[in-house]
Amino acid sequence: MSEVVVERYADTEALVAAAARRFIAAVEQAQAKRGSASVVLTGGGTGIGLLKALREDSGSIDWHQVDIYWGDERFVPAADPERNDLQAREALLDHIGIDPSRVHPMAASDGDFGDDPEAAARNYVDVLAANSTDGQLPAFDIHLLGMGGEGHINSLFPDTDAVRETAKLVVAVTDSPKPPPTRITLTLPAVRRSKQVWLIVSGAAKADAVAAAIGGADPVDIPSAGASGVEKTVWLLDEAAASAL
Ligand SMILES: O=C1O[C@H](COP(=O)(O)O)[C@@H](O)[C@H](O)[C@H]1O
Repeated sequence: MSEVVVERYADTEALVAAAARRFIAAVEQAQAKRGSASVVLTGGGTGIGLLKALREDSGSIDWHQVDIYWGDERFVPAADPERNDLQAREALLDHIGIDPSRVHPMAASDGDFGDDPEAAARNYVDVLAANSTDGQLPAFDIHLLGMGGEGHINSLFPDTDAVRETAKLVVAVTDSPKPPPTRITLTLPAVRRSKQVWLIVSGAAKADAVAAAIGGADPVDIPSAGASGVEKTVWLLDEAAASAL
């Protein structure tokens, strides 16, 4: 059974600073144990805020020994500012001398698979398998997640085929209720294979979904309710997001 941790911070700034300290400690620990760490990034306000904080101070993390994946991506051209990958590069990855071969973005709509999100999703299945020891998924140490006001995580929105997926590890989404409509996302079965899953959530608009998820809602209704790590599930909240607990 995954340990569930809920931590509350005064505001978004304190939340992101705490998430950065936790991230540094977890990556340093993984590197001390195994020589490297494997991390799944998320887009959105707190996810990118965390990367900006790490750009300021990333402790003793050896960025040459970190593998980077994404939990979801907006399927738009590579130079589109909506890309989670581009935002992560600007916030952190372009500034830390990371080995490009250890950064594993999902394809863009003007990339190798053209404007075919299904082919791009299948390719990410192959990328994950090629970097795994079990032929399926890398051993993710941390899967970072933001959460939308209706409880979505990655590009898994309420009452959709993607959130109901029980077999595939990566799927294409072509009707996202949040723009842009076309996306690629890891599914709940993939998220749940991570050692630790961290949900980093700020703002009163998310309070009801936070309370529902922690209270055990059906993931089809509140997708974040289905996010758990093998070892640990960590909810990092500001007081506004925690206000309905
Ligand atoms: O569209 C997305 O939204 C979520 C949450 O974003 P936020 O700005 O409300 O925190 C994000 O985690 C996901 O990666 C992204 O594609």
